[in-house]
Amino acid sequence: MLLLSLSSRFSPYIYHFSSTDHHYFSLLSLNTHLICSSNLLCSVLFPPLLLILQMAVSGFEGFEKRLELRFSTTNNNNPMGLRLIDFESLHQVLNQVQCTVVSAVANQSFDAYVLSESSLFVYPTKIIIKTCGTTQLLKSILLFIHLAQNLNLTLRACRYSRGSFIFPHAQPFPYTSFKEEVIIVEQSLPNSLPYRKASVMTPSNNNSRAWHVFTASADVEPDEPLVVVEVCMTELDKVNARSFFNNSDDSAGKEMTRLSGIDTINANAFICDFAFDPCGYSMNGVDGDRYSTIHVTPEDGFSYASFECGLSLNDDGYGDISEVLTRAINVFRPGCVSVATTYGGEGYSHEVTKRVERVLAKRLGLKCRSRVMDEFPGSGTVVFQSFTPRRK
Ligand SMILES: C[S@+](CC[C@H](N)C(=O)[O-])C[C@H]1O[C@@H](n2cnc3c(N)ncnc32)[C@H](O)[C@@H]1O
Repeated sequence: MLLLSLSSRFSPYIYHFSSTDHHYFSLLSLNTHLICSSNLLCSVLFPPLLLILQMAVSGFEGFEKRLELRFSTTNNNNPMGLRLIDFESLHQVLNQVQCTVVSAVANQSFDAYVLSESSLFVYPTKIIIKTCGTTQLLKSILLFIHLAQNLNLTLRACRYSRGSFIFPHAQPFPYTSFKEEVIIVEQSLPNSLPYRKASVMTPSNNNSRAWHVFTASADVEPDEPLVVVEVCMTELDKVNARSFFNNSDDSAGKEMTRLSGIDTINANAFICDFAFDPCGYSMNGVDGDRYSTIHVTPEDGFSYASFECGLSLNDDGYGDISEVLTRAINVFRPGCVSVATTYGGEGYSHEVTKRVERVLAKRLGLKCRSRVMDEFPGSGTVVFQSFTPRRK
């Protein structure tokens, strides 16, 4: 059954762009051989079988690897910047990473792609890509740098981060060791990014749930005033997780968005959602120049959900961090939550960190068990907080 449904769901399938006011979206071609990620040979020969085998041996690895590349340009005649990279080139990069595009949305500010394993955002001078499972994310660095060079864009900052995998032994090299990952990232970067730092931020209450960060920057001063919030949730409430099992038709993604309450996290966002078969869900939210993204692995035993968004420290109409976090976490009611907040620019605010802890305690009964902070030259401050319900 699973085999059949995967094959049908992932056969080439083209939707043409349909426009709304300033959004368009398309469901793009899904390639069966790209949905399985750990063994290229097998994935070419018989992909659905590989996915089934992989999931039988371990389980689906929800924890994402995340890469952010920021560029500078000298060409003022190209306001679209990286958005001019053609789809075929993106497809080739994703092929190396071992995932593919399942749907896409764009507005005036950026392009957002839902991938078979998580998401890709392309801004004029910034790329954010996160991929889960056993994908080979770091293979994209050199390829993106090369594509950017063709558009006269120069790399000026790189940030690679991830949580601790649920199934670390299922990962391929170099993802079995953060040290090896850092070596590969460093080998891919030009010498023009001299300010580098790698850090494993380990919670005092649980050393198996660390946050791994590597940054490299051309300048010592951080220059992006945005705050990026990354939430990783495990042990999802079983009733809430049921919303992410696919028992309907092509509108399953929309149904999951509505039934779970994801549509209320930011009511202004245009949501591009995708339901996997037989379960699983991904969405990208697009609101002006702000993105948000959610990915859900609902299977009991290794359930996982992530929420990420970019916010401003000042209330600029896109929402207050603690309010947004409360709504997102409440969708899943998890047994274990981590919040990694990256303050770009000079923005770190102890007050915001404390307020998040107060609000999550009051509204969701979550107690902060650990708070770790670290500074990264040219890339800002990262605060990593771990929460569990008070009753635990
Ligand atoms: C890709 S989605 C969301 C990924 C996200 N990073 C996460 O951790 O939840 C993962 C969920 O979809 C399910 N799934 C079903 N078919 C899949 C496929 N072809 N590729 C990847 N995941 C699939 C997985 O079992 C899992 O529950």
